Amino acid sequence: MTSIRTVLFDLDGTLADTAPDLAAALNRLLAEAGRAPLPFERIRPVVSHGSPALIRIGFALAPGEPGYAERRARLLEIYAQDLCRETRLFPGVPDLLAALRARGIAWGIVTNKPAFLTDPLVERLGLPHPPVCVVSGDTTNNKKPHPEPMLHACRIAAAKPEDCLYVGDAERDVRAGRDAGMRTLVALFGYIGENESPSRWGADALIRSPLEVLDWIDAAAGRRHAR
Ligand SMILES: O=C(O)COP(=O)(O)O
Ligand SMILES: [Mg+2]
Repeated sequence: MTSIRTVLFDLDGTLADTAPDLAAALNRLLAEAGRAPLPFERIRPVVSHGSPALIRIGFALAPGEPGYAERRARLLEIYAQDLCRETRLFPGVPDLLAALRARGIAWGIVTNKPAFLTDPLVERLGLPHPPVCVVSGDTTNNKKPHPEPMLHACRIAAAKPEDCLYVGDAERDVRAGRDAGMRTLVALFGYIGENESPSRWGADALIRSPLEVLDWIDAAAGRRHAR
């Protein structure tokens, strides 16, 4: 059993509810192309799969297909202009971060979002105190599900993977965390599609609200002391 000293978080769908601003950006792109907007319920479940998923549902284009790169670049350009209009920390996140700090547990961010979007967003989220590390999708050569960004976060935070907990809302988050040697939790309040089965992703537990991270850490420490 481990004692958690650092909690790393995914950004979209875990720390921050970014779906409204990403949906607005996609619908603006669709409008520019003379197409009808997509309903929010259609967009929200794919937000943690990043811009490729948004271009797929908006234009039925996959990476490498003609027009894909232009659409994606324009989507990110539109999104960058207004990336924190409706975006908020999920309810409970400020209290969770404050409670981690009170316990001397560091926290950081590992996201697949590119840094030119992550950095201004993290600035504007109104975090109660800054993270020890912010690793974006283009910070390292590989992004999640590869473990490299997780291990990079460990280096910056001077943490051992076995003392880290990674909280995310996508299967790639669990895979990246596990392959890096971390414990993992799935944020069920994030962007999980109806056809996905998070209980099969191999995470240590599934949580329904941010503050349950504390319960899991306490239970893990209890299990450790009971040994
Ligand atoms: O922008 C993405 O690709 C998804 O971002 P996330 O990894 O913070 O969920
Ligand atoms: Mg996510």
